[in-house]
Amino acid sequence: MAPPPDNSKTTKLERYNSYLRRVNSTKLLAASSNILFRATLLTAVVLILLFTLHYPPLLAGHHPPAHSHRSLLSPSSSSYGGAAWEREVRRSATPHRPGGLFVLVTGAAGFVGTHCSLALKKRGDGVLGLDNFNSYYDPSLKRSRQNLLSRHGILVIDADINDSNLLIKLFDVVPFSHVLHLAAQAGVRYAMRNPQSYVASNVAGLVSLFEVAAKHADPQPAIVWASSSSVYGLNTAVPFSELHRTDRPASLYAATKKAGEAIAHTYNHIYGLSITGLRFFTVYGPWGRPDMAYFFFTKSILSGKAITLFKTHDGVGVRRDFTYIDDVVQGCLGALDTAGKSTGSGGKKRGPAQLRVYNLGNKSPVPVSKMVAILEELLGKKAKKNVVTMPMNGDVPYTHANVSSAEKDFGYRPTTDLATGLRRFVKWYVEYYGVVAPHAKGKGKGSVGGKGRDVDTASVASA
Ligand SMILES: O=C(O)[C@H]1O[C@H](OP(=O)(O)OP(=O)(O)OC[C@H]2O[C@@H](n3ccc(=O)[nH]c3=O)[C@H](O)[C@@H]2O)[C@H](O)[C@@H](O)[C@@H]1O
Repeated sequence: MAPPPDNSKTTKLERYNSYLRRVNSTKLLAASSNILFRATLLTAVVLILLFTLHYPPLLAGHHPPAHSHRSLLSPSSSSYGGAAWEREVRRSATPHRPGGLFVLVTGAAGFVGTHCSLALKKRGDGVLGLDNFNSYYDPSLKRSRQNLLSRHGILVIDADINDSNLLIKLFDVVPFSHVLHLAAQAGVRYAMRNPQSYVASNVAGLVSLFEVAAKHADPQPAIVWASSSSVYGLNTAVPFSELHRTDRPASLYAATKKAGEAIAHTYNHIYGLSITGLRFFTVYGPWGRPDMAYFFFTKSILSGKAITLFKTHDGVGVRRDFTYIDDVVQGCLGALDTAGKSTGSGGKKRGPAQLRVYNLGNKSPVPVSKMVAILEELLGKKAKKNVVTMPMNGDVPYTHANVSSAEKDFGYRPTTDLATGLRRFVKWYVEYYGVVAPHAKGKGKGSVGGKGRDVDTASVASA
């Protein structure tokens, strides 16, 4: 009989073999994960390199623009440049009169920006516009304004003020004597819905512009920029004077404009930038902002939609010192013309520079209910009104400007009353949107049939 197999030896051998197999496969695994790790590392390095080459501003710590959905679509600063682009920029920015200004207008496709750009160009100054065309309100209106400017030889570059590389490039190409800085996140009540957009435009954007103007621009430009009547906040002394308190803002919008005034002080103090802040009081008129009450009330009245009118807690209707656009343009140009030169260069101050702030209002507050009555008369249609107590939304009950400083220093004299200004607005509105108002008085008596968006510039030419 054959002896039984030595089971213990066979099992040991098998165990040993299986041990060797396990050790080998672990080594193989370790070796392959090592290769995998190195390959991943190499890919990551290549990707970082590619990203650095394509998006230097992002890695350099620049903030994305307020409306990042838009900035993704807009060209990065690296796509600007080239001889043809520089030629276009210079052509637009070069004045056509002896001693004319070289003006960079930020927010040029905005309401006030468009009117000021046209007025400057009309008198022979050079104007280059900048606008980020964000979607806070209908961007197609901004594009129409851009087309209007283009027909008058003004180039508006599609870019954000937070794009410092682009700003540096612009100051390299053109020796701007002045900046009219109107790009901002506007609107008092919207600040509760999108607070960050106010910080991005009105604080970060302002700093971005001041930085480039102070440290890179040679010569440093004089800067005139848009502050707001809202900085008076809970101030109760009337009419509002530049000497009154502005440390109690009622909205984040107002707080960012007040912050802007403090930031202006710093850049003036450290770098010798000449800076003038203009506190606008509820500016209205043709080509206006659809987010403002007079504008969307018009739309609602025409379509039969109800409007909401705010009254104060003691039952009084709110009042505003509505200021017509042509008057504000006169104030902006007056501020530019009397702006002193900046005194620094390359980030160094050489002497004291001008620092100013002015009210640009109309000196005559009007109840919002009166504004609605004028619109009803002009449109030939009654508004459906809901009167409610003003919610806690950042609004203030009234505004009223004392403009004696602006009058003394650059002859600012508002001359347009609300009825006249709204008549010009309604005339523009029905033409631009092609609406037929029942018995509109925008063009004198009788109905006004709008022609649609190809509206002529008559109302703007008066700016
Ligand atoms: O003067 C200023 O500093 C500010 O003027 C306007 O702000 P605001 O005066 O609030 O202008 P609207 O939004 O057009 O409101 C005008 C008036 O209508 C009232 N209103 C507004 C909306 C509404 O639904 N109902 C209503 O009664 C407001 O309380 C306010 O008294 C602009 O929107 C701001 O960008 C600007 O900085």
